[in-house]
This record gives sequence, structure tokens and C-alpha cells, in this order.
Amino acid sequence: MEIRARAPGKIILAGEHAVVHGSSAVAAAIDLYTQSSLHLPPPGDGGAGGEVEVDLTDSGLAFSWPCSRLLEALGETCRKAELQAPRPCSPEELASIARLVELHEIPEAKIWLSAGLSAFLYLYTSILGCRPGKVVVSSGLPMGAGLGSSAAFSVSLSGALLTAAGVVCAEGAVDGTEWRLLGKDHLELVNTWAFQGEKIIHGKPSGIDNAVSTFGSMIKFKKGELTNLKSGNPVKMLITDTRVGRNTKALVAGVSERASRHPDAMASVFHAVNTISEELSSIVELAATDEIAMTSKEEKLAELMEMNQGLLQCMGVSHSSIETVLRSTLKYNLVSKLTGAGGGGCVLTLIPTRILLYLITCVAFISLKYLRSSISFPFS
Ligand SMILES: Nc1ncnc2c1ncn2[C@@H]1O[C@H](COP(=O)(O)OP(=O)(O)O)[C@@H](O)[C@H]1O
Ligand SMILES: C[C@@](O)(CCOP(=O)(O)O)CC(=O)O
Ligand SMILES: [Mg+2]
Repeated sequence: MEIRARAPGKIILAGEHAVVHGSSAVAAAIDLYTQSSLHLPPPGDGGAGGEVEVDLTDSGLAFSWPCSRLLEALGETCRKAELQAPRPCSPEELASIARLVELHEIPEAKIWLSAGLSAFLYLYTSILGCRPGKVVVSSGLPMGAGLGSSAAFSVSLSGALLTAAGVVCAEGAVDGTEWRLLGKDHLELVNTWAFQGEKIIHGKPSGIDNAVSTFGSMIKFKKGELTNLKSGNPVKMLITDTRVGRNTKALVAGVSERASRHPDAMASVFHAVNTISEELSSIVELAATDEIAMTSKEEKLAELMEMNQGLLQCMGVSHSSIETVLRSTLKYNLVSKLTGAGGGGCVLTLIPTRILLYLITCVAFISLKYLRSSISFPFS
């Protein structure tokens, strides 16, 4: 039996980090996905002699554990958890999982994979028990770059595993693709499991990344509550990857440490971010029908993004590579902000309609010129 599930990455338009401390944030799914393909041998095949395998195709590494070894190390977990209400991974269980991951020598340059492997082992053994099987993971998302690869990994894995366990199943088709969607209740369950995976990778996630990866579209998120945002006119964003690697867990912990050193100052910063996210989400929802409204909507969005970036600098999560992108885009009067945990990773630049119209006019002018010269050429 083979089950395939995919989940998208995301951008955060406003509110990263502050959302961990209770502020609102706004995020949107993007069309880059992580896909998990689960292969299960027929029941009875492999048995106690079988293995649990994971093939991480993007990093070119594969790992496996004999089922008997997993059963010995995890005991209770391997008797399968209550699937409708996942329990958090206890520190003892996480330590046992970490020891299982350490059985493999992961190259130093790819040691960051160990958090993903721990999340994999937790999700697999909690949902399917110590049953043999193989998962092949592939992704179009850069890892550790702020586009939510950790959440897309946990969501796609949870989707495939819960489908195999028979507790969720796909319903309607996604327009124009070979993919089918899960119903609302099933998505809720996938989201709850994926959050447990994110906790293993991030330490203290807000839940926004797994929520937007599970439910898609554009959302406002505050203290676990999700509101779908209906955006009349889509805004265009350029995503620049600084290619500076960083780790969300460390950056989130750094902000919490700063908050405990300066509780009042940081509470004001988080409050300001909350106001920005609230205003941004209401602007997104304003149905812009004509050109003037769209322009003023973009101007407001740009200003809010600029203010949010300033507050992210206050939190200590910007980086010289991010500042370079900010300066470069500012030369063209374009506003940018980091997205995700910062410290490197990706930067968003709002591309206003005026620029798009300008580009379209340029392309039209060039093709017109080209047309003229190609027509006139034989006569000249
Ligand atoms: N396709 C994948 N295969 C294995 N691990 C993954 C994959 N995608 C994400 N991860 C795990 O998630 C981590 C990156 O998550 P994080 O630091 O939160 O950055 P982001 O979510 O912005 O990409 C990786 O170091 C790895 O442990
Ligand atoms: C910094 C944070 O707000 C977003 C992290 O996103 P990413 O892992 O950098 O894609 C953390 C969180 O909300 O869990
Ligand atoms: Mg992440």
C-alpha cells in the first residue's frame, strides 16, 4: 500500500515571534510543498523482523531502525497512542527518541536533520506503532529558511500516517490537480498531530506554521485561534532567500530570553506587533475594486511591513544579510521585511501594482518595438 500526502510552506506577512507571546500574526500558504510517501507492506509481511525506514531525498540521506529495537526503546509509545487526542511527547520519551536518532552517524554538516528525525520517529511510532514501513520525503521548500519547512514536514507526515491508520480520509478533489483534500474535522486532527511534531523541532512553536500549512489560504492567528482571511485582490510578494542558514528553535529561545531580561519593553514591542497584525489583516480583507483603492491598500501594507521589520530588529532577529536585502530594495522604493524566524533565511518584498503595471508596459513597449523593427526590417 502506498499513501502520498503533501503540505505547503508559508510566508508570514506580520507577527512572527510576537505570535509565540500571544500577539496576532498573519500568514499565507505558498505553492511550494513537502511530500511524504508512505509504503506499508501487507499486514503480516516483515513482522518483528521488519524495519521503519525514512528516506530524506533532499538531503540524500536514508535512515532505518529495526522494529524490535524501536519496541525495546519506546515500549508504551509503540503500543500506539490515542489517535483522536495526541498526548505531548514527554521529556523521557524525547530522550529515548534522541538516542535512537544517535544510533545513526549524521554528517556534522547536516546535524540539523536530527530534530526532523526525532519528529518523524515520534509521529510514526505514536500513530502506527512499531509496524514496519518506509516513508520517502521530498520537498520544494528550502530547509531552515523561514518558509515553514518544519511545519510542512510535520503536516504531510501526519496526513499520510493518519490516513494509513484509517482515522482520516481524503474527500473532494483539488481543482486541476491529482490531489484530494481532507474534510474540516480530519484537517483539525492532522493539525493537532503536526503541532506535536513542530514542538519537537521548534521547542515552543505558536502553532501558526502548522495551522496555515494544514488549512492553506491566508489566516490570522492568535493564541491558537485561527481566522480565515478573504483577500479580494491578491498582493504580489517577492521572496529573496539570503541563503544564510539559521535555526528557528534557537531564535525563538533568544527572543524569550530577551523578553525575560526586559519584560516591560518587550511587552510593548509585542503589543505594537499585535496592533500591526490586526490592522494588516483588516486591510487585506478590504475588498479593493478600483486602482486607487489597491494603491492605497498597498501603501498601507508596505508601511505596516516596514514598521514590523523595525520591531523584529528590536527583538534581535534581523541579520546583516537581511539588512542588505532591505537596503537593496529600498533603492527602488520597495519595502521588505524578514519572514519566519529571521537570523538569515528569507525576506519578503511587496511588489506594488504600479511596478507591475510599469513592468507590463515595458514588456509591451519592447515587444511593440520588436514588432515594428521586424516588420520594417525587410523594407529597410
Ligand atoms: N524535508 C525535510 N526532511 C527532513 N527534515 C526536515 C525537512 N523539512 C524540515 N525538516 C526539519 O525542520 C528543520 C527546519 O525547521 P526550522 O528551523 O523551523 O526552519 P523552517 O521551518 O523555516 O524551514 C530542519 O532542520 C529539519 O530538522
Ligand atoms: C518565529 C515563528 O513565529 C515562526 C517560525 O517560522 P519558521 O520556522 O522560521 O518558518 C515561530 C512560531 O510562531 O512558532
Ligand atoms: Mg519551522
